[in-house]
Amino acid sequence: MTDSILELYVNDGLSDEEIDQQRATYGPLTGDVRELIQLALQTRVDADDVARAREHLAAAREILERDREDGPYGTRFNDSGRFRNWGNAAIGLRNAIAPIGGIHEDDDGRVWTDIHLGPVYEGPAGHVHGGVSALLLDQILGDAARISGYPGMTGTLAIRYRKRTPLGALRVEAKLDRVEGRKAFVVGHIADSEGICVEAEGIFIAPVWMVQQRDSFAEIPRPE
Ligand SMILES: CCCCC/C=C\C/C=C\C/C=C\C/C=C\CCCC(=O)SCCNC(=O)CCNC(=O)[C@H](O)C(C)(C)COP(=O)(O)OP(=O)(O)OC[C@H]1O[C@@H](n2cnc3c(N)ncnc32)[C@H](O)[C@@H]1OP(=O)(O)O
Repeated sequence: MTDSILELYVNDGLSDEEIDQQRATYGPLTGDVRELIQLALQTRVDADDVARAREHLAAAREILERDREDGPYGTRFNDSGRFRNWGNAAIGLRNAIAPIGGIHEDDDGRVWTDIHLGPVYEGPAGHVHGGVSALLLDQILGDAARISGYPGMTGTLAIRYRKRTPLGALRVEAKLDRVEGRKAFVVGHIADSEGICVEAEGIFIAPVWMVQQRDSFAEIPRPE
């Protein structure tokens, strides 16, 4: 298990300019696909128009498939220490289903993000799917652990859904609470404009192999 994660930490030798170029090329593609996901849910055009749109999509797929990779994106880095986890389901730049655009860190160690969840994240009518809330909290709590210097795998994520979480504008935030050995305890929540909807406590555990790997990295990776 150890190797299968580390094998996907790959130095792909890109220059910073090439990374910036990729960001500029593929980021907008992800944005277009994200809009398409919502359009697939919301369009009311008739069958003929859907058929015509699908022909265009097939043509786009044919172009994009001409040169593609297989398998997971993993975590890639370059010699100047820029890390990319662009496939990450919660925050990956190239992942159209990832709801988080970016995270902020405050001086006191608080990590937060403001997001807008559209209708494709629906669970109970008009509200956020509980599993999506868990996805957001897993990511932001995990980021808080990592940014505080204690990266780890999610061991336990305890979630309390205090009130329904509406689709729309939300803030997700987290902060390291304490550390016990290899375990980092992190607390956080999701709030709408009226207050906290979901609370979470996460225990992020650095496996022994990760602790050993720390020495081979100049600093704890900060994926962009
Ligand atoms: C510095 C980094 C530089 C290195 C970079 C290289 C690689 C970096 C790799 C990863 C980057 C970092 C983060 C990962 C990225 C994204 C994560 C996103 C979040 C996720 O999506 S991640 C997926 C879901 N996650 C899993 O897929 C975990 C599957 N699982 C396991 O990989 C193991 O299960 C593990 C590691 C959890 C524990 O394994 P282990 O062998 O280390 O644990 P062990 O038995 O030794 O226990 C030690 C102490 O933790 C307690 N303990 C044990 N298990 C517990 C649990 N579940 N909850 C609460 N406490 C637990 C014991 O009670 C004991 O406590 P005490 O010391 O007090 O007795």
